[in-house]
Amino acid sequence: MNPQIAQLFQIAQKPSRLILGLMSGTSLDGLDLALCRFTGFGLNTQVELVQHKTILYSEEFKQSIREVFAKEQIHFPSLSTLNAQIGRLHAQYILDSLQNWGITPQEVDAIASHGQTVMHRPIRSGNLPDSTLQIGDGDHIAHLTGIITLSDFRQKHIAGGGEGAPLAVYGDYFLFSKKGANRILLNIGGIGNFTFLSGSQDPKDILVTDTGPGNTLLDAFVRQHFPGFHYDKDARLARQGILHIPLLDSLLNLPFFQEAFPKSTGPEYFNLALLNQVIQENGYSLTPVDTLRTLTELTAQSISKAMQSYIPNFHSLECQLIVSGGGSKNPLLMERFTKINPNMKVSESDQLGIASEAKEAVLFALLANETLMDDQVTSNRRLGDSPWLSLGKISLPN
Ligand SMILES: Nc1ncnc2c1ncn2[C@@H]1O[C@H](COP(=O)(O)OP(=O)(O)OP(=O)(O)O)[C@@H](O)[C@H]1O
Ligand SMILES: CC(=O)N[C@H]1[C@@H]2OC[C@@H](O2)[C@@H](O)[C@@H]1O[C@H](C)C(=O)O
Repeated sequence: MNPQIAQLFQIAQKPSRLILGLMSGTSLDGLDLALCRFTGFGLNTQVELVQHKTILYSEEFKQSIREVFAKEQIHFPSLSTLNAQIGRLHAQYILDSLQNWGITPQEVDAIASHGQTVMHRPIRSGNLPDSTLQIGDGDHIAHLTGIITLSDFRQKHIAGGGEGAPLAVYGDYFLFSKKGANRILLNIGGIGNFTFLSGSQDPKDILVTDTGPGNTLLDAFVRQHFPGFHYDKDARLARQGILHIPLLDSLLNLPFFQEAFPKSTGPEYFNLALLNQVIQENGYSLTPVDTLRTLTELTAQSISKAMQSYIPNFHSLECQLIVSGGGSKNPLLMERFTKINPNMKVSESDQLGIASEAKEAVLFALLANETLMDDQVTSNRRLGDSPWLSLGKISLPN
């Protein structure tokens, strides 16, 4: 037998596993790493976040990703190069981080790598399949680190009838559901998404969906109109602006917001070309800070509206809201969100024991743990509308 297959078998029999989760999100800021120790799986999962950090990408590297990111036309050879380059860079970040933490690669049972999304393409009409593409190939990571690597977690979600996103539901349900407590886990990254966990803990009652833009339009607009700025830190720019209600209404009327839940989206749809089109078609004229104020409101309102229309009895529901992602650090956004939803008790995901900035990297480590451990997997299980399968492909180091 290939000794690496025997090693996989041994890992799955260990009482606990050390798994390194990796996530690089749509904000393209860098790579989040979360070293996690797992015992159990499914609703019995226990996770200890042993170490975590974010390694920021250089401006030059961000630019090379932007050239292929969410674009209709790209230089195809660059995409091929980046698939290897991102895998190799992430492998180097892993080796550097393990060294800093005083941990040898032999101590790590598996790596769980999300990769970099470059295209997310849900198709809600016609005969084409939904598709999504994450690059940064797992074979490079496995071979360069010597650690078994699971990657490409979204493809089987689509094969099983999902849209490839959001995947947060698995981590949210296994780690944060609590009998008797209704909880919403809201992540405001490039795109907003939430998981609703009913106090019944019945998988059928789970709801999960993207809500629309989180920070993606805000960040892109800041980069274009305020040279030298990468995002609207502490909403200092948006606070100087005035809300433009007609633009807000036009944006809230976009087709994505009329589509049925659950749904997923990305910067392929919510981008500056769309914003400019809406502004021009309607002949609006507004200053950059007014636009930022309005985009901040769009995020707050689109998240609120999605919750109100998707979660049954939302207005009368006793519910705790746990928020994560970079958008939770935007004070104006959170101020507006709590004003619109005065009934919500808002807390940060840190209060449930996982640092907010590490939550998505922990999610992928958890998905790898499930794939290695889940002994009940069948083709027809679901968490809400999400297929509940073994996600991720396994790369052996040699
Ligand atoms: N102090 C702050 N004030 C305003 N905005 C902030 C602040 N801190 C972070 N952000 C926002 O959060 C963004 C980074 O968010 P995050 O790290 O969640 O992105 P991501 O991981 O790429 O997201 P995704 O969930 O799409 O993968 C920044 O680009 C910025 O828009
Ligand atoms: C295709 C893709 O990469 N989607 C991301 C993105 O970032 C936030 C939102 O859009 C979410 O749908 C998803 O990531 C998280 C981790 C998820 O799948 O739950």
